[in-house]
Amino acid sequence: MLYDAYKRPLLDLRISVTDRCNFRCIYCMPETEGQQYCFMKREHLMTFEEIVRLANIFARLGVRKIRLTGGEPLLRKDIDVLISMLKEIEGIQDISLTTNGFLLKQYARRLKEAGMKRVNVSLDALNNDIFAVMNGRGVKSDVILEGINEALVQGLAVKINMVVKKGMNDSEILPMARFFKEKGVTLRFIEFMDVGSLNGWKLDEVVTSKEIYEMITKEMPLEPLEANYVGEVAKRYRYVGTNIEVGFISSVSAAFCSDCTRCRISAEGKLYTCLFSTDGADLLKNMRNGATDEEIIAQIRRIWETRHDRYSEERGKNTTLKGKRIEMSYIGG
Ligand SMILES: Nc1nc2c(ncn2[C@@H]2O[C@H](COP(=O)(O)OP(=O)(O)OP(=O)(O)O)[C@@H](O)[C@H]2O)c(=O)[nH]1
Ligand SMILES: C[S@@+](CC[C@H](N)C(=O)[O-])C[C@H]1O[C@@H](n2cnc3c(N)ncnc32)[C@H](O)[C@@H]1O
Ligand code: SF4
Ligand code: SF4
Repeated sequence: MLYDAYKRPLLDLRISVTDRCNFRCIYCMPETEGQQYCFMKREHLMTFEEIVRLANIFARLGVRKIRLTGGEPLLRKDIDVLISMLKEIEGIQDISLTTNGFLLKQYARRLKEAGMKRVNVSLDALNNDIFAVMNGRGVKSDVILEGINEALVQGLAVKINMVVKKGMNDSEILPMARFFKEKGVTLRFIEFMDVGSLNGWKLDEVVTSKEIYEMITKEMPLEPLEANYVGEVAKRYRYVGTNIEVGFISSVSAAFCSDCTRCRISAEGKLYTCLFSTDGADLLKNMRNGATDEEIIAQIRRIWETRHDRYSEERGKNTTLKGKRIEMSYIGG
């Protein structure tokens, strides 16, 4: 296993398969006047073969979990083919995907047939008007719920991610909790983070996990659970008397950098050791220039062994990112 400067092992690889998205979520890729997103050119994207080669290399270095993300990963043509290729890699115990769910109804069966066991689906509100504003494309929550239902029918385990932004969807916390409790599906509340440069993040728009926890437990008492694995991002709870879970992802109020075992590869093959990194190492360029696996392993080893990232712990009350900020849709959320 490979350890960084704070003795954190490299265990999880988050691969962005595209920087494009069919949504314009207000906290991620907001549609702003005069703002044109400049997406990667097709020839700059990693091919499936390149992704698999890198995943193999990371597995040799100790990675056990792979998550496909983006942008919107279901926009990448034949993503199920990539999943079936990744499944063959020795040492990889878990392959999953984080999606906005818009295309999930159409893709759930293909994902399952490719060997995927679970997906995380983002949904910020049940109320159609609130959700339509939050996704920036006027999409109704019914569409995502149909995708979630199809995933469940196909036998995929599903977790829901809800980013909470004060004054926007905090009124949806209890309706979402009640709905997914009834459905027996895990819901995770995510604190609005200061990632990227476009979402206009302000601390007073963050609803903390503690506030959300108190709101829920008053009506539906919660009790804590052990983490599923070291470095789990969400703190888990269950509704007392049931096995139905909720989770809290508290990157702002209770940072979890101290056991962060994650690295990210952007769709154009750059390696980032933190969601808040400002620069990435161009693995794809080196691969395309003929680097051997051993050379790439040496490069990753050097980068991970000198890793000092702990942005969320250092952030404090204010966003402290200086210089260039990388958007979540680019780096792979
Ligand atoms: N600050 C920070 N936030 C993260 C990190 N990893 C994930 N998150 C946040 O957690 C959210 C949920 O992540 P998911 O993509 O669902 O993955 P996950 O929770 O790690 O997945 P599992 O626990 O394996 O289901 C992301 O959208 C981010 O908002 C991280 O390394 N740092
Ligand atoms: C960047 S998206 C990529 C995958 C897919 N498009 C989706 O939305 O699930 C991954 C996750 O990041 C979360 N996210 C994006 N911007 C965020 C922010 N500013 N704060 C917290 N979470 C954010 C999204 O809600 C989503 O769950
Ligand atoms: S959060 Fe996901 S769905 Fe929303 S804009 Fe970002 S990448 Fe797209
Ligand atoms: S802020 Fe960086 S170091 Fe901290 S948990 Fe997130 S990705 Fe890991």
